[in-house]
Amino acid sequence: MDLKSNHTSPVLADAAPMNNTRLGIHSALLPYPHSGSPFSPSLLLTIPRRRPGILDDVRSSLFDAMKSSSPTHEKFAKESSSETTLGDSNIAYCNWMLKYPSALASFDQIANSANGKRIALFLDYDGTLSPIVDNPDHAFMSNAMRAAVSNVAKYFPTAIISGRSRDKVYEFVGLTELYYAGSHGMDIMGPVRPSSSDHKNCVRSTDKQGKEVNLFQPASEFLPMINEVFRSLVEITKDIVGAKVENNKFCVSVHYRNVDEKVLEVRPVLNWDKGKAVEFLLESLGLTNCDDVLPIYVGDDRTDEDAFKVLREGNSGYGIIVSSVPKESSAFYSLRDPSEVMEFLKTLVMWKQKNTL
Ligand SMILES: O=P(O)(O)OC[C@H]1O[C@H](O[C@H]2O[C@H](CO)[C@@H](O)[C@H](O)[C@H]2O)[C@H](O)[C@@H](O)[C@@H]1O
Repeated sequence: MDLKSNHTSPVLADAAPMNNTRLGIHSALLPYPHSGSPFSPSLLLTIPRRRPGILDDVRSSLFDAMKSSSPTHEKFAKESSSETTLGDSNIAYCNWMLKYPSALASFDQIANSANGKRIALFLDYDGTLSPIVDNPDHAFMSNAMRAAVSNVAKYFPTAIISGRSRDKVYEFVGLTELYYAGSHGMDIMGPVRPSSSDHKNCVRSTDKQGKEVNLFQPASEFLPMINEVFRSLVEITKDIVGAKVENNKFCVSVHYRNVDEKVLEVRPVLNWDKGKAVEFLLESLGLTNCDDVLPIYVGDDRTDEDAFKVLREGNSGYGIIVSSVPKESSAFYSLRDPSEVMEFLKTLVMWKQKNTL
């Protein structure tokens, strides 16, 4: 059973005989070409069918699964070394940079657009502020990066928008002066909003420091189901060496980076994503529909594309994609890796300091 058999969205599929349920990804979504079945066998998890219930929800339109991130560096290196030379990949990267110029090399251009405007900064976490590592629990950011983020937040409202749970990403970043959105924007703790534009599921709360904040959790009704999905996935992957299931509160990540590829995410089908989270936070900050605001979003993976699109389509700001390999994106600029992100944050601060003297 293919529940969403179009070629543009990730699917949950039941291609197996009666006793099994298979969770798969359409080959059109894979970064590498696959022949034969539209579903990559290496990406199918075979789930023993239990009572009807949560797995049927997983296969129904309530949940969606997506392969969220780029391939491992090792896999990319292996594949590219067999087909191309290092020189070829450098040429490919340089060509790609013609379309997505370096945000560092093009800093003057960004600064020109930001003149007389207030920058609002949105930062993804994994692969942007911390390097991608094999164990997701060890994706620590460096103290130098923490200092750079803390510094930039002194000058510009800054939010972290991550696929992780909000608590987890806060634990990694540890800076109280930022706003945090976890579960790909489905769990936002932001400033108290102007009361005129309140959303359903948006409540007043207090943060760990006792400061009054707004908490927005548009998928809260899915929480019991997500927890059951998490438990089911832990159970069905327990014998797969290297597989790891991570509970990100409103979504679940199945990591198979150490099995074969990288990570599959299961999350509620909800018209809410990182792009919507950017709009929500801008509105909360009173920065929406203002000609003098320049939002900048820095991120590295597929889920960040929703935010890049919002900025590009609204012609309102810049997406910056963090990637050391060419990939199609709705971003305007690029940065190669987290160390360039840090450089960019420092450059923003220096520019601001120079301009406020
Ligand atoms: O939105 P993000 O902050 O980029 O979070 C997206 C996912 O990031 C994490 O997984 C990725 O980073 C791990 C640590 O480097 C790596 O082991 C994994 O292969 C990557 O996919 C996080 O563990 C996921 O839950 C997030 O959804």
